[in-house]
Amino acid sequence: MAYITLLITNNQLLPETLRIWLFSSQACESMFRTARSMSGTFSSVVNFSVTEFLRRAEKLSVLQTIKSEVESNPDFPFHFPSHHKQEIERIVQHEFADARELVASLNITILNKVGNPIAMDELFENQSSTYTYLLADSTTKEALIIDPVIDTVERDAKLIQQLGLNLRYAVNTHVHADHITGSGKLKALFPGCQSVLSNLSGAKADIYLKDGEFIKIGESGRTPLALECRATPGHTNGCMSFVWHDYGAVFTGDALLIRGCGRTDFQQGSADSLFTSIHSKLFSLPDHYLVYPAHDYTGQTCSSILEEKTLNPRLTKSREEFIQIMANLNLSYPKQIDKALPANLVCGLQGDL
Ligand SMILES: N[C@@H](CCC(=O)N[C@@H](CSS)C(=O)NCC(=O)O)C(=O)O
Repeated sequence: MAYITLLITNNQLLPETLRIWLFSSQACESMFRTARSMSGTFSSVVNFSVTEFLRRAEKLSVLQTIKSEVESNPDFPFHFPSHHKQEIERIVQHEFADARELVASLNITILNKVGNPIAMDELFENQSSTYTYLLADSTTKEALIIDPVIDTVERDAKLIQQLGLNLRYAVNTHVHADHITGSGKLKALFPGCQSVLSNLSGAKADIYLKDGEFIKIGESGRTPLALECRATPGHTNGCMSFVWHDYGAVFTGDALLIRGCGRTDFQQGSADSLFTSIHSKLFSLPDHYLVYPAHDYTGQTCSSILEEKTLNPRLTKSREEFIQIMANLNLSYPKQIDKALPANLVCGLQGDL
């Protein structure tokens, strides 16, 4: 595990490598042996390649999908033998969790496909438990920010200035009900910056994005940083998720949360459309894609498509059960809803855009 972590910190493996969940005890044991032999002084596997490791990881991901199918459907015609390897399974899962924490705490340079460094910062706002994401192309220094919060704009602006970035876009995944967006204030601080929302948001913005379009920064560099826009209505009509294919990640806003999802009891919410959005637009992404939500209320920072497909207590249910669950959440209204909703219809600033 330490060896794999080192490979990641040296940019020889992608961070999402650590997100492979090993549910099958046989595959798990063999993975454990391989990792041990690769890292040991007396390693018998001397010609290990990254491609080989990733191929193995891909196989494990398929095995896990089959295993979760077996667990939810007793008639599934494929069964894993069960025996005494659960302890190893537990150890490896535990080690993966530790290594993931370790990697998250390091300042790792991420390389895109042609080797250009790119940067991403996950920033947190305490009052509404909102995650704001700052993405930058290190070659051109162009940046975009996703879901900025008005209360933390100064912090974000300082970081943007310290990194010498040119902020081009302030993007909102939807019209938020629990906090005022920082887009308007950022536009005032960075005159070239434009506000961005879905064309179905019903709010003011400089740029409206449609399902299937791309938003890009760093076009003048060797490879632009591109986000694919996927409409994911359900929490609100105008919810949009942004897929960063080069990095293998998706910013899900309030559509998909870690082991949860956005509520559907106001702002034209619909549990039926949220179920469709998540299954068709998000769970269709590759299993290893990382999930970065707009909120987390329990201290979790990131998940993966595979984890949510198999472990999300709401989304592993049938459509009918999901609708039932969503109708019975009994959540109290967000504390800031009365000031946030009207302000967010005008980019967070009553008055100028
Ligand atoms: N207590 C918070 C609001 C919590 C809340 O309602 N969160 C929303 C997203 S922000 S509109 C949600 O969809 N939650 C889903 C869930 O299952 O918790 C506050 O007062 O701001």
